[in-house]
Parts: sequence; C-alpha cells; structure tokens
Amino acid sequence: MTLLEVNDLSVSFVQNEGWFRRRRMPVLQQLRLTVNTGEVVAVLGASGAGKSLLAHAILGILPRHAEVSGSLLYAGERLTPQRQAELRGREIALVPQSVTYLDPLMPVGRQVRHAVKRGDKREAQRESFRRYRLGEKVGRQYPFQLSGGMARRVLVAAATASGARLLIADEPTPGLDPAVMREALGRFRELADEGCGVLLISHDIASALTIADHVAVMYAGTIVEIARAADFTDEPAGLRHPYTQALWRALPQNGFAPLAGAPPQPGELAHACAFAPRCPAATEACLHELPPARELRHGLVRCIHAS
Ligand SMILES: Nc1ncnc2c1ncn2[C@@H]1O[C@H](COP(=O)(O)OP(=O)(O)OP(=O)(O)O)[C@@H](O)[C@H]1O
Ligand code: NI
Repeated sequence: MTLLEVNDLSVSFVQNEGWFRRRRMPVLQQLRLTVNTGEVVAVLGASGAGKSLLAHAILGILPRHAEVSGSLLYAGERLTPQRQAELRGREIALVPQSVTYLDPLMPVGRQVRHAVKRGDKREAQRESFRRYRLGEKVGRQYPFQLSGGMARRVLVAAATASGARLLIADEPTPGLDPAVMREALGRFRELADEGCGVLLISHDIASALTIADHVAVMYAGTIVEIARAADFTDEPAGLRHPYTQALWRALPQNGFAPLAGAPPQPGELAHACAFAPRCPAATEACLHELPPARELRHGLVRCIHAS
C-alpha cells in the first residue's frame, strides 16, 4: 500500500530585497517519490541538496517564507497544512537532524513518553531506552546534561517508540557508535517489516544500503534518480544517472574515485541539468531545461542521456 506520495513538489524561498523587489530562490524542484508500507526508502545526497527541506515539507514545518507547490498524499489523502498538524508526531514521526529539537526544559524520559501515542507510555520508554543503551537515570536528565551521542539516541528512541506509521529519519546516525548505529538502522528495518514506511535521509550510502529497498538520489534540489538498493551492488552501469554512478565510484570498495567540483548554489542552475558542469556525458542540450523525470529500468532518472 502506498503510504506517502510526493508529486511534483517544489519549494522556493521568497526574500524581500529592498522595498519593492522580491527574489524567489527555488530550493526544491519537482520532486516525485513514493514510500510504500513495508519499505525503507533512503534519500541520499550531498550537504545542501535539499534532503532536510523535503522532510520538513512532508511534515509541514518549513519556514514561513517558503512557497510550496505540488501535492503530498498520505494514505491516499491530501496532506493539507491542517492535516499535517494533526498527523505530525502521531502518524508521521521525525527523527530530526539536530538535537536542538529536544525541549531544553523537560527531562528527556518525559519527552520520550510524550512522543508515545499508542500503548503503555512508561513501558514503551523503558523498552526504547534499553534498546539504545540509555541508562534509567538518563530519563530524569535534561538535554544539556547529555552528550551529543546520547541526545541523538533519545531522538531515535522517541521517534521509534511513537507508534507512527511513517517515520522520517533525518541523518539519524552521525555521532553514534557502530553498535548503536546498527541497532538504530536495524530497528528502522524492523518497523518497515512490521508495516511502517521509513524515509531514511543520509550522507552515508554504505550504511543506508544495508536496510534500504529503494534509494532516491538528490542533487542541487532535485531527485536525479530513484534506484533499487540492489542496483548498487553490481556494476555502476546498472545505475541510471551519471551522478549516482559517480557516488558509486567514490565508495571505498569501488576505488574511492572522487568527483571534482561542487554542486551549484540553490537556484543557480534551476533551468538546466544542475549536474551538467561536472558531468562527463554533458552536452549543450543539458543546459536548456531541467531534464524531465522519466521511468527507466524499474526506476526513475532525470538525465536526457540516460539509457
Ligand atoms: N530557512 C532557509 N532559508 C533559506 N534557504 C534555506 C533555508 N533552509 C535551507 N535553505 C537552503 O536550502 C538548501 C537545502 O537545504 P537542506 O537543509 O535541505 O540541505 P540538506 O540536504 O539537508 O543538507 P545537510 O546534509 O547538510 O543536512 C541549502 O542550500 C540551504 O542553504
Ligand atoms: Ni539536512
């Protein structure tokens, strides 16, 4: 069953410049993505690609100067701002990227219990604390008394104990030791196997691939490819977009080949293929429009040359 459907989602930030001029800066362009129940979909991309903005758009927590177009459906139902507010934290839970999302004035155990919307709150908190190796006395502490890694574990504990059906985890693992990281990723996989949908945002392809079914690759504000996780295990030729292939070659086991250059600033190449300046396959035609998203080999690609 389709849990989340993102259709042609675009986001721009509108800035006032002086008295009369307003500048629109496109930051997300025509995103299309689905998350089914039982699935982990990884969203990969470099810093600034727009991963967190996608998460915030789904949850309805973008800043006020954001202009949003396109549609979002949750279990077939339109996600309006009001519906987002109703579902946030109940049906749709976020593991936020920053530990500043914790309430500084509330003991963290209470925050986790607060997040639990189904069943016995105390038991759910105890269980998730055990799972993420948070001692019992940690529950009585305030966020400022915790290390960064502990605070992060509290965020994962709160979201995974919430009982939500769609879990959006925004870079949930940096700073966690490898055992806790495996535990957290394993828990996301388990929740998917129990019928949830998981959107896992990450920089770390290798660890995301250990649990993902599908991978959406973002570059400069758009999704350039949706691949199956299995497409990453063979030759890069199985991947559809030159950027995804470059990411694959940059993995240690595939030769660590770095990709020269950097992505453009948001909005800088909105009407072209933003990857063209770094792409070995680019031609003049790549600079004329945002390449349309098209289906290719059970996936999706935005590249006019992909075949
Ligand atoms: N409130 C805002 N106002 C203006 N621009 C913003 C705002 N928030 C984000 N941006 C811009 O939008 C782009 C995407 O940001 P986003 O946080 O989604 O990136 P990300 O892929 O999550 O990166 P990271 O991996 O570093 O978390 C960035 O270029 C950022 O500068
Ligand atoms: Ni982010």
